[in-house]
Amino acid sequence: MHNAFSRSKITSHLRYSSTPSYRDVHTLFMGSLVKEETSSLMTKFLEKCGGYAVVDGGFATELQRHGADINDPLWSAKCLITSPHLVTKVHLDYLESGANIIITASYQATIQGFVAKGLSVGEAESLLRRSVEIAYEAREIFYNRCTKGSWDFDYAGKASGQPVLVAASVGSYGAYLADGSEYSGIYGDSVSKETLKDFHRRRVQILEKSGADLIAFEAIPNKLEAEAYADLLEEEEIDIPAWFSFTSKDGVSVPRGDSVVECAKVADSCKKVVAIGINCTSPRFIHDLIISLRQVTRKPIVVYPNSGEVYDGLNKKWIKSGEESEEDFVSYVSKWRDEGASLFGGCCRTTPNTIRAIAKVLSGECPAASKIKFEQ
Ligand code: MET
Ligand SMILES: [Zn+2]
Repeated sequence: MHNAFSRSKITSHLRYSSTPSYRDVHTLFMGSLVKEETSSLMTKFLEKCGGYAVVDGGFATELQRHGADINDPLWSAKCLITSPHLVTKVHLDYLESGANIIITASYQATIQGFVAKGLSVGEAESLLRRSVEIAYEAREIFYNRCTKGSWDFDYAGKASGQPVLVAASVGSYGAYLADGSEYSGIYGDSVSKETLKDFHRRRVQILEKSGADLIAFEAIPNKLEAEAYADLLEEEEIDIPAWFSFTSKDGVSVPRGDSVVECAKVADSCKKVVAIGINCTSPRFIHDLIISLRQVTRKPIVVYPNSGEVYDGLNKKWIKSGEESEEDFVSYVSKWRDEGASLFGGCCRTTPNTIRAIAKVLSGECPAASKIKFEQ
């Protein structure tokens, strides 16, 4: 399989199809980007989307809503083994809701994590590739449904011209450890930048060759890991673009305490990085964080906050903080857009309803008054 930026995919589509389908048009568009600098790929994609793109919503928590048991060190990646049909379903639900970018189930899929479960390295690598294939298959199903006109659209005309990218998720070292350090960013002195590079190297190489359109480095909790990712992208000459997305618990710094501005500088200076942003962070911090990011980068800004609830890692539960404003989540989107963000979605505990409402706001159909109810 080839990613949507690769020329060989275009020629193979054209060879087998005399009448250009939506898929061909999409692929031709992406193909025209082949000679562009990696750095402009996201800008071109955003132009094609009308200036703003919709990212999908919470993936693991949506799997859980569909009955998946992800109480496991592999978290959502467990479903790649036990219930891949649910992974497809969640991707499709988000596509149906208007997502332009779907993020794979590989957030907590690591070779080390799979091997710890008794799988071989070969099986672990296959599962990583599979996470991307499943997203591609969901996109194909979605395109076919669009072409056949058999889909129920919430807002006329949008879905039929909906460009879609597949972003291969990479979660942090802390996510693999599953010991809470995902949200503290504290790995201890024995973990150096080289440790992190060694940990992530093979997975990033596999995902590069998996056919994914880009790599989404998500929920980055410290500057060291951002530096490790940037080094890896350069040193391994990874030839698909990436976005770096950080978390924050105070609107100023990442969990480890490094300022978001310092972290964003690392991302900004890496030429493979085509968007910089914030995910899995309370919506109430996003506004200020966008302003901070804008101080140090002109690259597109991606924001996909969580529902505003706080995860209690000890009891494995999402706790309402009392400050989250479910009804206002979507009304923030137009403000975030005014501050300079251009990709919007949701993270943990957000649902296809959230994404549908975001898509409506961005399409100008709904003036931000949607009431979103997060799941209980
Ligand atoms: N893409 C991942 C998900 O939605 C991000 C998790 S953030 C802890 O499951
Ligand atoms: Zn999240």
